[in-house]
Amino acid sequence: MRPYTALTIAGSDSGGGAGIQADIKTMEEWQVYGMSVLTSLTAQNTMGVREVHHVPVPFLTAQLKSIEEDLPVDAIKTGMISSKEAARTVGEWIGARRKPYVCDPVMVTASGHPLMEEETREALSEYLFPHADVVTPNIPEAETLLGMSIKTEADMEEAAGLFVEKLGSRGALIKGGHLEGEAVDVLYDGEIMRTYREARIKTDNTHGTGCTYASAIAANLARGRTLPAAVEKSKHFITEAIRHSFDLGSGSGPTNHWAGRIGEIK
Ligand SMILES: Nc1ncnc2c1ncn2[C@@H]1O[C@H](COP(=O)(O)OP(=O)(O)OP(=O)(O)O)[C@@H](O)[C@H]1O
Ligand SMILES: Cc1ncc(COP(=O)(O)O)c(N)n1
Repeated sequence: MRPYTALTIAGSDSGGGAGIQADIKTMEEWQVYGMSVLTSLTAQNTMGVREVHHVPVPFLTAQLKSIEEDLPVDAIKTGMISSKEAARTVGEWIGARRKPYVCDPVMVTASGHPLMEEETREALSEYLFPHADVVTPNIPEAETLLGMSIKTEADMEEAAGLFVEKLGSRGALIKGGHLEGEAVDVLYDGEIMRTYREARIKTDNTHGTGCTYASAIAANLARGRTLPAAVEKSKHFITEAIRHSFDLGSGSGPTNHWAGRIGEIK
Protein backbone atom coordinates (compact mmCIF):
# COMPACT_ATOMS: atom_id res chain seq x y z
CA MET A 1 0.00 0.00 0.00
CA ARG A 2 1.46 3.38 -0.91
CA PRO A 3 1.27 6.31 1.53
CA TYR A 4 -0.67 9.50 0.90
CA THR A 5 1.67 12.17 -0.51
CA ALA A 6 1.82 15.95 -0.72
CA LEU A 7 4.15 18.39 -2.44
CA THR A 8 5.18 21.79 -1.11
CA ILE A 9 6.51 24.36 -3.57
CA ALA A 10 7.99 27.04 -1.29
CA GLY A 11 11.05 28.73 0.18
CA SER A 12 13.47 27.33 2.73
CA ASP A 13 13.69 28.81 6.25
CA SER A 14 17.09 27.91 7.69
CA GLY A 15 15.61 28.41 11.17
CA GLY A 16 13.19 25.52 10.57
CA GLY A 17 10.01 27.26 11.73
CA ALA A 18 8.41 28.40 8.46
CA GLY A 19 8.71 27.60 4.74
CA ILE A 20 9.32 24.09 3.47
CA GLN A 21 10.70 22.95 6.81
CA ALA A 22 7.38 23.75 8.52
CA ASP A 23 5.49 22.24 5.58
CA ILE A 24 7.25 18.88 5.61
CA LYS A 25 7.17 18.60 9.41
CA THR A 26 3.41 19.23 9.26
CA MET A 27 2.74 16.78 6.43
CA GLU A 28 4.64 14.06 8.25
CA GLU A 29 2.61 14.71 11.43
CA TRP A 30 -0.48 13.90 9.37
CA GLN A 31 1.22 10.73 8.05
CA VAL A 32 1.44 12.16 4.57
CA TYR A 33 4.73 11.67 2.71
CA GLY A 34 6.11 15.18 2.08
CA MET A 35 8.03 16.26 -1.03
CA SER A 36 9.50 19.69 -1.76
CA VAL A 37 10.33 21.90 -4.71
CA LEU A 38 12.39 24.86 -3.54
CA THR A 39 11.70 28.33 -4.93
CA SER A 40 14.07 30.40 -2.78
CA LEU A 41 16.54 29.97 0.06
CA THR A 42 16.37 32.31 3.01
CA ALA A 43 19.06 32.85 5.63
CA GLN A 44 16.54 33.25 8.44
CA ASN A 45 16.01 32.69 12.15
CA THR A 46 13.36 33.70 14.72
CA MET A 47 14.61 37.29 14.61
CA GLY A 48 14.32 37.85 10.88
CA VAL A 49 15.69 37.31 7.38
CA ARG A 50 19.36 38.10 6.69
CA GLU A 51 19.57 37.19 3.00
CA VAL A 52 17.50 35.63 0.24
CA HIS A 53 18.72 33.62 -2.75
CA HIS A 54 16.21 32.77 -5.49
CA VAL A 55 16.44 29.45 -7.29
CA PRO A 56 16.86 30.08 -11.05
CA VAL A 57 13.67 29.22 -12.94
CA PRO A 58 15.31 26.44 -15.07
CA PHE A 59 16.26 24.68 -11.83
CA LEU A 60 12.73 25.15 -10.53
CA THR A 61 11.55 23.40 -13.69
CA ALA A 62 14.11 20.61 -13.20
CA GLN A 63 12.76 19.95 -9.70
CA LEU A 64 9.16 19.86 -10.96
CA LYS A 65 10.16 17.45 -13.75
CA SER A 66 11.93 15.18 -11.27
CA ILE A 67 8.75 14.88 -9.21
CA GLU A 68 6.55 14.44 -12.25
CA GLU A 69 8.50 11.63 -13.92
CA ASP A 70 8.65 9.48 -10.82
CA LEU A 71 6.41 10.31 -7.87
CA PRO A 72 2.66 10.45 -7.23
CA VAL A 73 1.31 13.73 -5.84
CA ASP A 74 -2.05 13.65 -3.97
CA ALA A 75 -2.12 17.35 -3.01
CA ILE A 76 -0.05 20.49 -3.56
CA LYS A 77 0.72 23.49 -1.36
CA THR A 78 2.56 26.63 -2.49
CA GLY A 79 4.19 29.26 -0.27
CA MET A 80 6.94 31.76 -1.10
CA ILE A 81 7.00 32.45 -4.84
CA SER A 82 9.05 35.53 -5.46
CA SER A 83 8.99 36.32 -9.17
CA LYS A 84 6.41 36.50 -11.92
CA GLU A 85 8.35 33.93 -13.96
CA ALA A 86 8.41 31.49 -11.05
CA ALA A 87 4.64 32.00 -10.57
CA ARG A 88 4.03 31.27 -14.27
CA THR A 89 6.19 28.13 -14.24
CA VAL A 90 4.60 26.77 -11.07
CA GLY A 91 1.06 27.73 -12.14
CA GLU A 92 1.35 25.99 -15.50
CA TRP A 93 2.71 22.85 -13.85
CA ILE A 94 -0.06 22.76 -11.23
CA GLY A 95 -2.72 23.46 -13.88
CA ALA A 96 -1.68 20.33 -15.76
CA ARG A 97 -1.91 18.14 -12.61
CA ARG A 98 -5.54 18.71 -11.46
CA LYS A 99 -4.83 17.79 -7.84
CA PRO A 100 -6.15 19.48 -4.67
CA TYR A 101 -4.14 22.69 -4.32
CA VAL A 102 -3.71 25.10 -1.38
CA CYS A 103 -2.16 28.46 -2.30
CA ASP A 104 -0.65 30.44 0.61
CA PRO A 105 0.14 33.88 -0.87
CA VAL A 106 3.03 34.82 1.43
CA MET A 107 4.25 38.36 0.81
CA VAL A 108 6.21 39.50 3.85
CA THR A 109 7.52 37.64 6.90
CA ALA A 110 6.01 38.40 10.30
CA SER A 111 9.29 40.28 10.94
CA GLY A 112 8.60 42.55 7.94
CA HIS A 113 10.97 41.17 5.29
CA PRO A 114 9.46 41.06 1.76
CA LEU A 115 9.33 37.56 0.25
CA MET A 116 7.70 38.53 -3.03
CA GLU A 117 8.51 41.10 -5.71
CA GLU A 118 5.70 43.62 -6.09
CA GLU A 119 4.95 42.73 -9.72
CA THR A 120 4.37 39.10 -8.65
CA ARG A 121 1.12 40.07 -6.86
CA GLU A 122 -0.75 40.33 -10.14
CA ALA A 123 0.87 37.14 -11.40
CA LEU A 124 -0.73 35.27 -8.49
CA SER A 125 -4.25 35.85 -9.78
CA GLU A 126 -3.12 35.26 -13.35
CA TYR A 127 -1.18 32.03 -12.89
CA LEU A 128 -1.89 30.46 -9.47
CA PHE A 129 -5.34 31.34 -8.07
CA PRO A 130 -7.34 29.83 -10.97
CA HIS A 131 -5.98 26.38 -10.03
CA ALA A 132 -6.42 26.77 -6.26
CA ASP A 133 -9.10 24.96 -4.28
CA VAL A 134 -8.32 27.45 -1.55
CA VAL A 135 -6.16 30.56 -1.15
CA THR A 136 -5.14 31.27 2.46
CA PRO A 137 -4.26 34.97 2.89
CA ASN A 138 -3.82 36.62 6.29
CA ILE A 139 -5.52 39.99 6.77
CA PRO A 140 -2.72 42.21 5.35
CA GLU A 141 -2.30 39.90 2.32
CA ALA A 142 -6.06 39.91 1.62
CA GLU A 143 -6.15 43.71 2.01
CA THR A 144 -3.28 44.14 -0.46
CA LEU A 145 -4.61 41.68 -3.03
CA LEU A 146 -8.18 43.02 -2.90
CA GLY A 147 -7.45 46.70 -2.25
CA MET A 148 -9.88 46.84 0.69
CA SER A 149 -9.69 47.32 4.42
CA ILE A 150 -10.61 44.31 6.61
CA LYS A 151 -11.55 45.01 10.23
CA THR A 152 -14.58 42.87 11.05
CA GLU A 153 -15.90 39.35 10.42
CA ALA A 154 -18.32 40.84 7.88
CA ASP A 155 -15.31 42.31 6.03
CA MET A 156 -13.63 38.89 6.12
CA GLU A 157 -16.72 37.29 4.54
CA GLU A 158 -16.80 39.95 1.85
CA ALA A 159 -13.09 39.38 1.16
CA ALA A 160 -13.54 35.59 0.95
CA GLY A 161 -16.32 36.07 -1.61
CA LEU A 162 -14.23 38.50 -3.64
CA PHE A 163 -11.30 36.06 -3.92
CA VAL A 164 -13.63 33.66 -5.70
CA GLU A 165 -15.56 36.23 -7.75
CA LYS A 166 -12.75 38.61 -8.68
CA LEU A 167 -9.43 36.78 -8.23
CA GLY A 168 -10.56 33.45 -9.66
CA SER A 169 -9.83 30.85 -6.97
CA ARG A 170 -12.37 28.09 -6.18
CA GLY A 171 -12.23 28.91 -2.47
CA ALA A 172 -10.68 31.29 0.06
CA LEU A 173 -9.78 31.07 3.74
CA ILE A 174 -9.26 34.50 5.28
CA LYS A 175 -7.18 34.07 8.45
CA GLY A 176 -7.94 36.40 11.33
CA GLY A 177 -4.72 36.01 13.32
CA HIS A 178 -3.89 39.69 12.75
CA LEU A 179 -7.19 40.99 14.16
CA GLU A 180 -7.94 41.33 17.88
CA GLY A 181 -10.19 39.12 20.02
CA GLU A 182 -10.88 35.47 19.17
CA ALA A 183 -8.81 33.78 16.43
CA VAL A 184 -11.48 33.62 13.72
CA ASP A 185 -11.01 32.37 10.15
CA VAL A 186 -13.62 32.55 7.38
CA LEU A 187 -13.82 29.91 4.63
CA TYR A 188 -15.80 30.32 1.42
CA ASP A 189 -15.79 27.25 -0.84
CA GLY A 190 -17.75 28.92 -3.63
CA GLU A 191 -21.07 27.88 -2.09
CA ILE A 192 -21.16 28.24 1.69
CA MET A 193 -19.49 30.71 4.07
CA ARG A 194 -18.15 28.98 7.20
CA THR A 195 -16.49 30.39 10.32
CA TYR A 196 -13.82 28.64 12.40
CA ARG A 197 -13.36 30.12 15.85
CA GLU A 198 -10.86 29.47 18.64
CA ALA A 199 -9.80 31.41 21.75
CA ARG A 200 -6.75 33.62 21.16
CA ILE A 201 -3.61 32.26 22.83
CA LYS A 202 -1.34 34.77 24.48
CA THR A 203 2.08 34.16 22.92
CA ASP A 204 4.64 35.81 20.67
CA ASN A 205 5.79 32.44 19.32
CA THR A 206 3.78 32.29 16.10
CA HIS A 207 6.59 32.06 13.51
CA GLY A 208 5.42 29.83 10.68
CA THR A 209 1.75 29.53 11.66
CA GLY A 210 0.59 30.41 8.13
CA CYS A 211 2.84 27.77 6.50
CA THR A 212 1.89 25.13 9.06
CA TYR A 213 -1.85 25.77 8.72
CA ALA A 214 -1.81 25.67 4.89
CA SER A 215 0.26 22.45 4.91
CA ALA A 216 -2.11 20.78 7.38
CA ILE A 217 -4.98 21.64 5.02
CA ALA A 218 -3.05 20.20 2.04
CA ALA A 219 -2.22 17.03 4.01
CA ASN A 220 -5.88 16.55 4.91
CA LEU A 221 -6.94 17.08 1.29
CA ALA A 222 -4.31 14.50 0.29
CA ARG A 223 -6.00 12.09 2.70
CA GLY A 224 -9.26 12.62 0.80
CA ARG A 225 -11.09 14.99 3.14
CA THR A 226 -13.40 17.71 1.84
CA LEU A 227 -12.15 21.29 2.11
CA PRO A 228 -14.41 22.26 5.08
CA ALA A 229 -13.38 19.08 6.93
CA ALA A 230 -9.69 19.68 6.14
CA VAL A 231 -9.92 23.24 7.49
CA GLU A 232 -11.73 22.08 10.65
CA LYS A 233 -9.01 19.50 11.43
CA SER A 234 -6.24 21.96 10.57
CA LYS A 235 -7.70 24.77 12.67
CA HIS A 236 -7.58 22.46 15.68
CA PHE A 237 -4.02 21.43 14.74
CA ILE A 238 -2.71 24.99 14.39
CA THR A 239 -4.38 26.08 17.63
CA GLU A 240 -2.65 23.33 19.60
CA ALA A 241 0.63 23.99 17.76
CA ILE A 242 0.42 27.64 18.87
CA ARG A 243 -0.70 26.75 22.42
CA HIS A 244 2.39 24.53 22.84
CA SER A 245 4.73 26.66 20.71
CA PHE A 246 8.46 26.63 21.42
CA ASP A 247 10.28 29.40 23.20
CA LEU A 248 13.28 28.91 20.88
CA GLY A 249 15.50 31.79 19.74
CA SER A 250 15.16 35.40 20.85
CA GLY A 251 12.54 36.48 18.30
CA SER A 252 9.12 35.00 17.49
CA GLY A 253 9.54 31.28 18.25
CA PRO A 254 8.17 28.44 16.10
CA THR A 255 4.93 26.53 16.52
CA ASN A 256 4.99 22.99 17.89
CA HIS A 257 4.08 20.58 15.09
CA TRP A 258 3.93 17.60 17.46
CA ALA A 259 1.23 19.08 19.67
CA GLY A 260 -1.80 19.28 17.42
CA ARG A 261 -1.99 15.87 15.87
CA ILE A 262 -2.62 13.31 18.60
CA GLY A 263 -5.69 11.22 17.77
CA GLU A 264 -6.60 13.32 14.75
CA ILE A 265 -5.29 11.34 11.78
CA LYS A 266 -8.11 8.84 11.19
N1 LIG B 1 -2.48 34.03 19.14
C1 LIG B 1 -3.23 33.15 18.48
N2 LIG B 1 -4.03 32.28 19.13
C2 LIG B 1 -4.78 31.38 18.47
N3 LIG B 1 -4.79 31.27 17.13
C3 LIG B 1 -4.02 32.12 16.41
C4 LIG B 1 -3.19 33.10 17.03
N4 LIG B 1 -2.52 33.80 16.06
C5 LIG B 1 -2.91 33.26 14.89
N5 LIG B 1 -3.83 32.27 15.08
C6 LIG B 1 -4.43 31.42 14.08
O1 LIG B 1 -3.34 30.86 13.32
C7 LIG B 1 -3.69 30.71 11.97
C8 LIG B 1 -2.72 31.53 11.11
O2 LIG B 1 -3.24 32.83 11.04
P1 LIG B 1 -2.47 34.18 10.77
O3 LIG B 1 -3.51 35.18 10.43
O4 LIG B 1 -1.56 34.46 11.92
O5 LIG B 1 -1.66 33.75 9.49
P2 LIG B 1 -0.26 34.26 8.97
O6 LIG B 1 -0.14 35.72 9.26
O7 LIG B 1 -0.13 33.80 7.57
O8 LIG B 1 0.73 33.50 9.85
P3 LIG B 1 2.24 33.93 10.14
O9 LIG B 1 2.23 34.36 11.58
O10 LIG B 1 2.97 32.67 9.88
O11 LIG B 1 2.60 35.01 9.18
C9 LIG B 1 -5.17 31.15 11.90
O12 LIG B 1 -6.00 30.04 12.12
C10 LIG B 1 -5.29 32.13 13.03
O13 LIG B 1 -6.62 32.30 13.44
C1 LIG C 1 10.74 30.77 3.49
C2 LIG C 1 9.60 31.40 4.20
N1 LIG C 1 8.34 31.21 3.75
C3 LIG C 1 7.30 31.77 4.40
C4 LIG C 1 7.48 32.54 5.54
C5 LIG C 1 6.31 33.17 6.22
O1 LIG C 1 6.17 32.74 7.52
P1 LIG C 1 5.94 33.78 8.72
O2 LIG C 1 4.91 34.76 8.21
O3 LIG C 1 5.41 32.94 9.81
O4 LIG C 1 7.25 34.42 9.05
C6 LIG C 1 8.80 32.72 5.98
N2 LIG C 1 9.07 33.45 7.08
N3 LIG C 1 9.84 32.14 5.30
